[in-house]
Order: sequence, then C-alpha cells, then structure tokens
Amino acid sequence: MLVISKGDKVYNTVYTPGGDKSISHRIAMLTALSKGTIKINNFSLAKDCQATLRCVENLGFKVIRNENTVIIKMEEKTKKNNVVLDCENSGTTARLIGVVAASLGAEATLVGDASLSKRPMDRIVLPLQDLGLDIESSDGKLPITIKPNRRKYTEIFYDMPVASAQVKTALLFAALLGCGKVKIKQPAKSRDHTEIMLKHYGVSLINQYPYLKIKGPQKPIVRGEYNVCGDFSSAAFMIAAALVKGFELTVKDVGLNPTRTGFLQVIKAMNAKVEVFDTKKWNDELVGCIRIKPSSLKGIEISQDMVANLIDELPLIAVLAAYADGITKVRGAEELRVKESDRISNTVSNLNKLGADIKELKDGFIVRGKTQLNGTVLNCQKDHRVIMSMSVAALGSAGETKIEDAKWVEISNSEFFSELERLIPGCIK
Ligand SMILES: O=C(O)C1=C[C@@H](OP(=O)(O)O)[C@@H](O)[C@H](O)C1
Ligand SMILES: C=C(OP(=O)(O)O)C(=O)O
Repeated sequence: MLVISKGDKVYNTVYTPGGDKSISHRIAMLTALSKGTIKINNFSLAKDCQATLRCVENLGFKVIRNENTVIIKMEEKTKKNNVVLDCENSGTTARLIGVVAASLGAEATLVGDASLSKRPMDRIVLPLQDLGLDIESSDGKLPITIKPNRRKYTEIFYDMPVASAQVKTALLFAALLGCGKVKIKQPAKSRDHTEIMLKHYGVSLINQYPYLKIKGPQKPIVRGEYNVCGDFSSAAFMIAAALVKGFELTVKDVGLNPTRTGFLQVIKAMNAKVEVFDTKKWNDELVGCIRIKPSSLKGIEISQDMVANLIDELPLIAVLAAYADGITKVRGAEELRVKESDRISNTVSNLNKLGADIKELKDGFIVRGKTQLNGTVLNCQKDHRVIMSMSVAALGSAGETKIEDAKWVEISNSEFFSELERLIPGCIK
C-alpha cells in the first residue's frame, strides 16, 4: 500500500524519462530475429522489457546487462525444443516473440500471467497462420504454440480490423522470413517504430498510409550501438502531474515520434502551454525536450481518429479532464477494454471513488471537470497505467489516497514513485 497526498510546494523541474518501452522491445527482438549483435544504451528497465530480454535469452541468445546498457549476441547454438517463453504481463512480448521463435526454427510455448492470459491473441495468430507460420492459440488466448514445420509462405493482403502496432509489427517481422509479399491496410495510424527501425537496418518497405507493403525474405543487418530515446508515455504522467500541481516542468531527451505524441496535441487543445525544443534524431527516431508551464485546462472531445496515438495515455486524459473546466468526451476507444485491465471501467470506477464526475461509455467516457476530489483507498487491478493515472489524480485531491497495488507500476516504470517524490517532495509516504 502506498500513500499519496498533495506534497510540499517545492518543486524540481527537470525529468529525464527511462528508455522507451516500445522501442526497447523492438530492438531486442529484431536483433534476435536477424541473428545480429547489438549494444543497446538506455534499454528500458520496465518489467515488460525485461520479460522480452528473458525470452530472447531462453531462445539461446547471450544477454549481458549492465544497468540500462544491454548487449545481445547469438550463442553458437540457439535452443530449439520445448522452449517456454514467459511473456509475464507484456502484450507486446506475447504478440511479437512468436515470430522470433519461428525465425529460429524453435518449438516454443508462449505463456503469461493472469492478466495477459485473458488478452486477445487471435489478432496475431490468425494472420500469421495465413502467412504460413505453424502457430496455434488456445481459444484465441495464451498459451500459444509455435512449431518449426512451416507451411509454404504465401502472399497476403491483411485489412487490419484494429489499429494495432503490435499486430502490424508481428506481420512485418513475419514477412522478413517469408518469400511472399505482405500488404497491410491500417484503419488508423498506429506507432511506427518498427517501420523506422526496419528501414534503419536496411529493410525495404513501402509506407503509403493506409497501406504498408513489404516483400520477404529480407535480412536486416543489426549491429553496432542503438540509443533508446526517453519513453514519451512515462513522461506523460509527469507532464500531467505538473499540470495538476501547476509547476513548470522540462522533460529531456524524450521520444517525439508523432505517432506517439497524441497526448501533447490533446493537452495543447485543452489549453496547456507546451513548448518543444532541441529536437534531433536518434537512430532515425525524433527526440527532443518538452517544456510545460502552469495552465488552466478546458475540456475537449477526442474522436476515434485520435485514439491510436494516445492509447496508453487515455486513462491519464480522464484525470486531466477531472481538473479541467467543462466536459471532456472520449469515443472510439474500445481497445482500452482489452489492455492489462478493462481500462475504461477501471479508470471510471476509481475516478468516481475519488469524487470525479465521470461516466462510462461503451467505447470511452465522459467527464465533467472541476468537482472536488477527495483521497480514498483505491485498487487499480494491477494495471500500471491506471495506478500512475490515479497517483496523478491524488496529487490534487484533498487528504490522502492509498493505492493498494502500487508496486505494479514496475511493469512500465519502476522509478515512477521515486521520481514523483523527487519532483514533488513530500507527496509520497
Ligand atoms: O506496439 C507497441 O509497442 C504497443 C502498442 C499498443 O498496443 P496495441 O498494438 O494493442 O494497440 C500499446 O497499447 C502498447 O502499450 C504498446
Ligand atoms: C498496453 C500496454 O502494454 P502491452 O500491450 O505491451 O502489455 C501498456 O504498456 O500500456
């Protein structure tokens, strides 16, 4: 149990987030898929990414860790039979590692924790079967089994039913192994770290939104060093904390890939004073600094076309909406129901407990802002994003908020509470 309150009025003003989670997963898996060797700087310490590293290790790669520096190289012999890959709580690991196992000719079983075992896996299993991989799921969920005996690879055209970067990545990775063409139609733009990374390592693909075309087989040449930029999603929680508490914050060396920064567009539309500066590229990913100034927020409407670029920040938008003037409405976000928890009902019920005026919609929520929030005891169903969102809500609430399952923030940011306490001394007990 962790106790959060408003804290003192002395603020620190600079935050440098840890390595990006999505990029850390991808560079580790692409290295394994291409049987390359890499030194990764600023690899994410998130538990999800550590789960990916353990899976890569279980497939027979040597992984040398020194804090957030990681070296991955292929062993003489990769493991091939009865490999169990524990994806723990990580959807990204579960949806991508099967293709890595297949690329190594391994026979593998993918398992996960209670939350991951409830999440939909047919979204990757079905198109990967169409591409010729021998992959089966148990009723559309984990466990997933991969067998080395591939059917003949074929060409596919996949009209994606959901705007998922995980599904897109699994298909792009699988295409590299095959001899057919993969053409994907995306219903909305989702994060494009995979496309950027593949091009960075010499893979040719055609990206003409909504279409994405790639021809296999192709072998990315992964070698040298890779610098992972700061995690924008982790930064978003600190930005929201600064907006709730009304202090100036500078975020340094954070990923600014436009397919990730929908949250910035939304808070700007909510009236937040946002400045982006010192932009540069790291391994072809846009990186820079963000300055946030104290601002009076107002409510806005968020429609389906904006959802994919701020999917992990939507519970946090609900919190900011509770501190904004007027009404905020989010629609077209039913994907939130199949994350680590049902993030719509989890966010709505916890914010209601704090005294916010928020109603659940089938595909989102509606918030009437500026009600008085009062600290209470919360349980966030072990969902890191909801725990961090409620912690931000607690920073403006009267009294103390107790979060029973606070330790689950480790899934994406093990330093979340120590960094929050550093920025707002006295806010954590
Ligand atoms: O590809 C990725 O790294 C991710 C994609 C998103 O999931 P979906 O692909 O299911 O939308 C996101 O919610 C998740 O946190 C990370
Ligand atoms: C949904 C998330 O991750 P994943 O799908 O990888 O579990 C997240 O980090 O919010």
